[in-house]
Amino acid sequence: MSRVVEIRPLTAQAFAPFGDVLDVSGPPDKIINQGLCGRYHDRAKIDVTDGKAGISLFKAEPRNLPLQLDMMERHPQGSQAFLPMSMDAFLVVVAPDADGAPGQPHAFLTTPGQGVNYHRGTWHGVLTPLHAPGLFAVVDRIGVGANLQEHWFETAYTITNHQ
Ligand SMILES: NC(=O)N[C@@H](O)C(=O)O
Ligand code: NI
Repeated sequence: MSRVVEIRPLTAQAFAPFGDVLDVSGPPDKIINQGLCGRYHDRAKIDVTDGKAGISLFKAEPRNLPLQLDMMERHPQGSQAFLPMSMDAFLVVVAPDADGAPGQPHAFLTTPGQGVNYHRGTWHGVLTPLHAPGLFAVVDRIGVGANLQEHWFETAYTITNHQ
C-alpha cells in the first residue's frame, strides 16, 4: 500500500465526511447592510462539550511540499475551524477513523479564502500553511481537560502535488 498521498482540490462534497468547507462560492444566503454585504449564514457546525467555543489566532510556519506526514490528531470534545486571514491556499489532511487510529489519509488544497471546520473527532494533520504569514482565526473548544489525541505513524506518509 503506497504511503504517497496526492493532493486534490478541496470540495465540500469530498470533505463532507470530515467537516465543513467555508467559502463564498455561490450566492449569499442573505443580503444585508443596505445591500452592500452578502451573508453566508451558519455555514459550519460548531460542536463543543464541557466547555465553550472560543476564537484564537494561530500564526504557523509555512511548510514546503512534498510534506512528510508523521502524525495526525483529533479532538474528541469539539470541532475545530481554521479560517485564513490571508488570501493564501493551505494544506488540509484528514483521515477516517480505523479502529481508533487514522485510516487512509486524504490531502486537499484549499483555494484562497476558503476555510475548513473539522467535525468533532475528525483525524487531521496540524495546521499546515504553504505561504507566509500563516495567520488563521481558529474556532474551537476552550475548556479544561484533555481534548487532543495524537497518532504517530511508524512510517510517515508523503503528501505531494505533482503540479
Ligand atoms: N493543538 C492545536 O491547538 N492545534 C491543532 O489542534 C491543529 O489542528 O493545528
Ligand atoms: Ni487540531
